[in-house]
Amino acid sequence: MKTTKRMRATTAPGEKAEGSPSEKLLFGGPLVYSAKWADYRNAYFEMSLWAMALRLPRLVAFTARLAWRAERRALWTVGIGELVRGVSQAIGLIAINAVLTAVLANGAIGHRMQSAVPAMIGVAATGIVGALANAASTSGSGRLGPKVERVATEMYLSHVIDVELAAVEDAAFQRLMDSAQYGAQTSRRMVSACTGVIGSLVSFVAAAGVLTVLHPALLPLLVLMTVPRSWASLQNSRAKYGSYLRWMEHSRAGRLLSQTLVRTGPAPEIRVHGVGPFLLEHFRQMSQASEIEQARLAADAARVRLVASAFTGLAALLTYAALAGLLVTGVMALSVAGTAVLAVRTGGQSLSTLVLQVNNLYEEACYVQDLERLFVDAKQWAIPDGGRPVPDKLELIRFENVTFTYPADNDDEPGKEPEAERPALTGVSLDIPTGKIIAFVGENGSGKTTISKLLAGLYQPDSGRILWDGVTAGELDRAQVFAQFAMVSQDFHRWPFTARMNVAIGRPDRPTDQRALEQAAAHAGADTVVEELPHGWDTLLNKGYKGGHQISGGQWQRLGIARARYRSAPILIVDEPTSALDARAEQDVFEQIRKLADTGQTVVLITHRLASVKYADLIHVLEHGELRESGTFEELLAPSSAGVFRELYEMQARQYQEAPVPGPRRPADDAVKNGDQR
Ligand SMILES: Nc1ncnc2c1ncn2[C@@H]1O[C@H](COP(=O)(O)OP(=O)(O)OP(=O)(O)O)[C@@H](O)[C@H]1O
Repeated sequence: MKTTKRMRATTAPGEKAEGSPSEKLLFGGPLVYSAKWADYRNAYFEMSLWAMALRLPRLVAFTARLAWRAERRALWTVGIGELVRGVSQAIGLIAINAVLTAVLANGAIGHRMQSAVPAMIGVAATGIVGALANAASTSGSGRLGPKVERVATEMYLSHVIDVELAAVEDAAFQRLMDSAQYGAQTSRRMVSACTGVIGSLVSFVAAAGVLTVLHPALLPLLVLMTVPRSWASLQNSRAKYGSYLRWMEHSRAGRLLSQTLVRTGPAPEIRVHGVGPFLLEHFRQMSQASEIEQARLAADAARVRLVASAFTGLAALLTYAALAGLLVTGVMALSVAGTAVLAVRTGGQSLSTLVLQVNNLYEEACYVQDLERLFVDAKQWAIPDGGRPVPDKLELIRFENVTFTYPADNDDEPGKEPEAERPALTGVSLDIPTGKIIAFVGENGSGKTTISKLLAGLYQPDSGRILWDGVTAGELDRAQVFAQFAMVSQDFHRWPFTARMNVAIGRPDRPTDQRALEQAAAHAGADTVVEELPHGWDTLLNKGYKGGHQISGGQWQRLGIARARYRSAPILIVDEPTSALDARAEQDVFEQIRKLADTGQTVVLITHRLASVKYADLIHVLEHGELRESGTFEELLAPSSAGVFRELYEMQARQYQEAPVPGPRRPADDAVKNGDQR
């Protein structure tokens, strides 16, 4: 990729961007990207000074639009307040000039003071107006900030929840989500930076206008004074953002470590296995690596500022020398020179503030542009709206020669080929008739869950077709497709809410129906779980929060099944539904699943308990992402069948045969049983 203006490499000569050994040990490689990558991303992010200068007005407009959405009145208050403040400052300077002219004129001091009174009143009045305008602007921007952050965060989240699952699993998109989230928070600061820019710009224009009237040569000198500082600030901001980009993954991993140490889930293992000190040590090492980077950035920034200060000093010297020259040669009167000094000071201050605020704006804009970019990228990844309606009275879903590979991480260093992923499914053709129990079996990693995700419309095949009564799934309205499914996935979510919400969230589109909730709970055996909870349905299932309660894995699973039941969708996908259930509960769940089929429900069952698929109408057996065989339980176990299913089934059956229910453990036990008490 061609880059015209390149960001300064943020790696010191000879330094390798490798982070700490900890990340290699824990995460399998350095999480810090090289300067080469940052350069590459630089072009992608359009981080160069010139490109950024061009983009800045657009980003300001973007923030203004956010502010407009958040609260128009506050936006007007801020805009008008800043304008009035600047104008009153300009009038104030003119009034000061009038005061000085009157006071330094010839004549009796009493008369001179008297003629200066109206101008003095002018100075006071502009001061009061300026202060009032400032107060209005401060309160307006204080009101606007949190609202803008809320609007930006809402927009961010609404875009994120609409993207394909593949986007959420994509490393580059994850990183963008991370920085854009920061951008949403930053938009609040962007408002105050924008306010600061408008305010200082108006003040500067006012002072510059007055100065130009006093003598045109003073203006370029004033500007010259602030050029080095502007350059230094922008240089440092770019270095900081470049470093942020390169170290973002590293910071995320550091946060992951610290969060893992305080979360309730891993807490038991952390204690029993003594993982705490181990992770803490690696957290320290990773933090120290980023501290080195911070120190390097600070040293670079100090050097740049020092150079800038030297040039600023020279420019100031030049300005005051010019002023003295004008005074000595009689080109400028003493009263005018007095105002000029004031104007140089005010203008210089305004310009410094302007530079600082533009710098803040620039710095915040780097992150806000990630937010803007997320809005664009999220649209590209968005689950399409509309499409053909799902066929009425659906009879058959057919996979035709379906091949699917999970997307690879496409965010590698430039020039490095992304690692080729192995297809999770290859040329799979199979039928899923509705109103039946269809089971998928096969060894770990054989592609069962992948099929269920393709079936539910979470992914689209790379090649081949999924047909719903002859209509290609990709053409169907995805919202309608999702509405066909209730899912108990292997890693179903344990919602950190109340027991009621854990079931009711299966149908978030309708108010909670307590009767249906209880029926669903009874169906899944979750009714007994709820009965035992200290506050029944209202118990918070989130240990670590006030009133939070912990339930067992099997109890969670029952709630998960109840949730899918409560959703009451036409097709139920259950992926290892009984892995955490006791034998009796497992038996009950399979019995309930069997009964569901009698009501015309389609059940897609994924399980390793091969005996439990005997009620399935059709069993598909997968191996290494390919369909090996299909048939009923009897067909697959027929002596003529020497297939994978029979092999796996025999293996499982043997476990029970090899461990038969033991008889009495000692001869004495027998004697006791028979009443022989000798
Ligand atoms: N989100 C993902 N991203 C990349 N690869 C994945 C993802 N999910 C699964 N895979 C890979 O796809 C292959 C099939 O996985 P899948 O989860 O479909 O297997 P499975 O038959 O359900 O296994 P198990 O019985 O262990 O649940 C595996 O090689 C797995 O590593």
